[in-house]
Amino acid sequence: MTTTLEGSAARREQPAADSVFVRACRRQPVAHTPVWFMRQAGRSLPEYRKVRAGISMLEACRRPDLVAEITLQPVRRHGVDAAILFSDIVVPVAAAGIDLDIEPGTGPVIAEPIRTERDLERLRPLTPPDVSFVDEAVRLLVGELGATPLIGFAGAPFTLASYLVEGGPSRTHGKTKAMMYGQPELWHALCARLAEITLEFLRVQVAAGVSAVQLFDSWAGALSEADYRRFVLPHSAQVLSGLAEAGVPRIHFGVGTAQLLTAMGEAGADVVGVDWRTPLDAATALVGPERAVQGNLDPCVLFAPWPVVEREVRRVLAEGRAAPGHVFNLGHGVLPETEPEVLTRVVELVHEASAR
Ligand SMILES: Cc1c2[nH]c(c1CCC(=O)O)Cc1[nH]c(c(CCC(=O)O)c1C)Cc1[nH]c(c(CCC(=O)O)c1C)Cc1[nH]c(c(C)c1CCC(=O)O)C2
Repeated sequence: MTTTLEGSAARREQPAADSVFVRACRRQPVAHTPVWFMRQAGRSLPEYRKVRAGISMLEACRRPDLVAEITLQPVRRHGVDAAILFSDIVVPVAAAGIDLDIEPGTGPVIAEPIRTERDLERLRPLTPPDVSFVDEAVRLLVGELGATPLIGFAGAPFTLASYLVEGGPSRTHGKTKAMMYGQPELWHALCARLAEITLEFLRVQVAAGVSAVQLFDSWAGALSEADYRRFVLPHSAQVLSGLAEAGVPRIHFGVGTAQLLTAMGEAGADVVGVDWRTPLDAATALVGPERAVQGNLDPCVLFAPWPVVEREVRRVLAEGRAAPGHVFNLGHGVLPETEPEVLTRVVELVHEASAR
């Protein structure tokens, strides 16, 4: 059984559904460019480190009170135009039966990696009760956030498969690609199952009231366009097209994806996330007039003196004017060493410099 989605008419009556963030995703006119930051909830904030002290990442993700508090922290502090649910891309696969942990400084580590058809049996379909804590957290947050939209998210099949096959983070994705090229049937079976889990996880979030979703295919940039289209796109399209009726904007993001931007848009995105390697005007030419773009300040620019940050923010805004809709963000997540005060200043600058 899949979760039913609320009617899009009822959703459009929520104030968050007419926020600058959602309007920019829909390529509608906005009073200023909206801004939020990938990984805005996390280790750059002292209040986050305080709440997380002595509590593991997975445990924090499973406690709705903590999820709500951590999700709200960057909204209170920075005045960003959207909140992103505090969770992790491996939360649904853990809920679907995979024994894993999220190790500080490393990321997800899988106890027994998936390498064979037999291993695949351990990855069962996800049902809504498996992630009832996410449903509860989203409902709490939607109540607290009012007119500020909440972004739900999930990991895309390729990026999730990479963690499951490698057993942890990988520079080359060697074992993942070995399965993709050498055992294409097993590869497609794994990705099809991950697509089902991901779609169900996002449906739970949409039914609970998120205003948009982001599908993170962080590591898809490791592939050529031809391999992406053959081995990955059909599975990501399964997820994104499964949400078409939900009535919420769908953002699709990866790192190092200059060669994939057209295809990632075609997978079924309303907004294509772009890293700092591709200027937003060039990205716009690749994704076309039917899609908005999100990005793309280099997270490392935030370590430079303020005049440099200001120059780079203004450049990103100027390049973003070529797009039919622009959501300001970094080109990847906030790095833990970032000074929170710089993020707050960036939000103020984006609002001021883009006011129309
Ligand atoms: C690849 C990926 C993961 N997780 C995620 C991705 C896709 C985005 C990306 O490309 O960065 C997504 C993610 N992970 C987290 C969020 C929270 C929402 C947000 O503020 O963006 C989101 C959207 C929290 C987190 N996820 C993680 C942390 C740090 C854990 C901690 O605070 O102890 C947070 C806040 C752990 C994690 N989980 C993962 C990594 C690589 C790490 C970092 C390892 C480390 O450097 O410690 C897997």
